[in-house]
Amino acid sequence: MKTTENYVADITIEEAKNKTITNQEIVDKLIEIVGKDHVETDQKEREKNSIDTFRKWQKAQESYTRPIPEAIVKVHTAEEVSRILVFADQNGINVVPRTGNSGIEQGLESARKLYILVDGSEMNTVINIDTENMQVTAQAGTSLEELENHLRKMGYTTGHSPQSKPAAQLGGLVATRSIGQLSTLYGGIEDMIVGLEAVLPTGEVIRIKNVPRRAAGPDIRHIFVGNEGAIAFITEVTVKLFSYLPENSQYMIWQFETLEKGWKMLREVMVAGYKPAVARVYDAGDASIHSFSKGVEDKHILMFSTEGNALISEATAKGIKEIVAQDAEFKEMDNQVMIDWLNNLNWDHQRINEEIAEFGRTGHVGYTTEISAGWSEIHAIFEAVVARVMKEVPNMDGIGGHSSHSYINGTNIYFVYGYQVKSDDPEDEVTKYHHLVNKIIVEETLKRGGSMCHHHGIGKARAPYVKDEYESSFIVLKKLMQAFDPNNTMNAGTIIPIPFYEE
Ligand SMILES: Cc1cc2nc3c(=O)[nH]c(=O)nc-3n(C[C@H](O)[C@H](O)[C@H](O)COP(=O)(O)OP(=O)(O)OC[C@H]3O[C@@H](n4cnc5c(N)ncnc54)[C@H](O)[C@@H]3O)c2cc1C
Repeated sequence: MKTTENYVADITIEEAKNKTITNQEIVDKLIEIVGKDHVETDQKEREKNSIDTFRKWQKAQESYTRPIPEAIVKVHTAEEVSRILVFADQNGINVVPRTGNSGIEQGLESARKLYILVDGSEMNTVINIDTENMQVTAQAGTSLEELENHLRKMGYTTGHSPQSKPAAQLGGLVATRSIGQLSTLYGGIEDMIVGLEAVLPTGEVIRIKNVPRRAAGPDIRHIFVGNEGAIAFITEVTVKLFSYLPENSQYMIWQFETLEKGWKMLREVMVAGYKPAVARVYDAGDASIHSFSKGVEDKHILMFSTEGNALISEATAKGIKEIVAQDAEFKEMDNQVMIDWLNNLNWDHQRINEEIAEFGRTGHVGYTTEISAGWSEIHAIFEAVVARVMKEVPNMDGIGGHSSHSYINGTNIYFVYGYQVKSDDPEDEVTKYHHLVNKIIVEETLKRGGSMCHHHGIGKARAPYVKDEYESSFIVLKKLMQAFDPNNTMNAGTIIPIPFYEE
């Protein structure tokens, strides 16, 4: 390959659909690009990698109903990615990008039969830790946890701390518009990202430079942040750095009786202008299953942490305590309960797999769905969803939720639910239970002006509702995606279902 400009797709969506190519031809071409050692063709491996953890039940049963990739190809450079995407684009092969493999919204399964899984997890070089300009550049397959551990030893942090930190990698974190536990202070990934490199399905490798701010037209970083592999393959990411000062952290936790007061207390703190790191409310049902090991007596939980600069952390903690003290219903607890909870919060692949194995043994499965809405609507959404799910979905073990990310104008709810699967057909778990719960959550949220998706991405799970989410602005999303991916080569059916894309 001389230049990436050589690789420009010259095929229409119709032509791509009508092309026929054999598995052997696909594998041969991939081997030509990346070498034999980086192309996985084993049937069992391909089956196992045909779904993500949206289908925990199928994983537990080892029963796979989705299309199986023609091959799993490990990439190492933007140039390899470019050549693969152009090959796929010109031959009607769907491309599912992957890095950390912790996605949970059907983003890692294919909506087309003919597809390849392009895995960037070996693109894991930390390219530049620039402590003068307070930013770090790393390849898309860099593990967030490994990067964080390294940075913390140097006295820095990215401030990004999703529960999946041990499993997720930079490319996927950017592609899904992820958010971490410390978001009230550091923001979501969209606030952290400075610049990036990505490859378009037509083969161009594009780079968005690293600057403190720009007003040179629209901010095109946001075409790639949250693209869920449906516009481009992200190969490199630059995010901000902050000072890591754990000695200044403070932790505060209360239990209380009236859930509605919990959202109100979060609002008071946000409106007063404080920026805690953690700011959360757990309803009693969720609190009982969410690792609060001691001292939680069937009550709702409110908690905050503060960190960073000593004076700011101290003042923030003092201000929050003054606000909460105004309502005697909130009873302060030993903050060790919160520290223990925090220490047990993160999930690596081993823990994810152990949970799946347990689901397989018991027949009881658990999932989450996250939404956001304004303060005025959040309690009504919670109540309506809980009531409807318990009434309309069969064999529910329960549903609860928590708010984990708050803003001046509203918050999120992370619904946590479980049910017993009573069917031998592995598809039933998705269609009769999981999709039904999602549908109720989406309906009740959209009805009240919220967003059906706070941070996991739309994937394919919530794609059917994308027009309702975007309303009159759907045309902007569709034109944007079609402009960069006219043949719908990139993760077809993710964000926009194939029929909407092509109509
Ligand atoms: C136990 C658990 C806890 C979680 N906690 C959180 C949380 O606190 N906050 C949060 O935001 N999310 C959370 N998630 C969801 C998930 O971890 C995030 O969505 C994460 O950002 C996915 O990153 P990944 O590297 O694993 O991506 P993958 O799972 O590999 O991919 C996810 C999606 O991104 C696309 N993608 C991946 N890599 C690229 C790339 N290089 N270029 C373009 N597209 C790409 C894929 O096609 C797919 O659609 C959690 C998941 C689990 C299982």
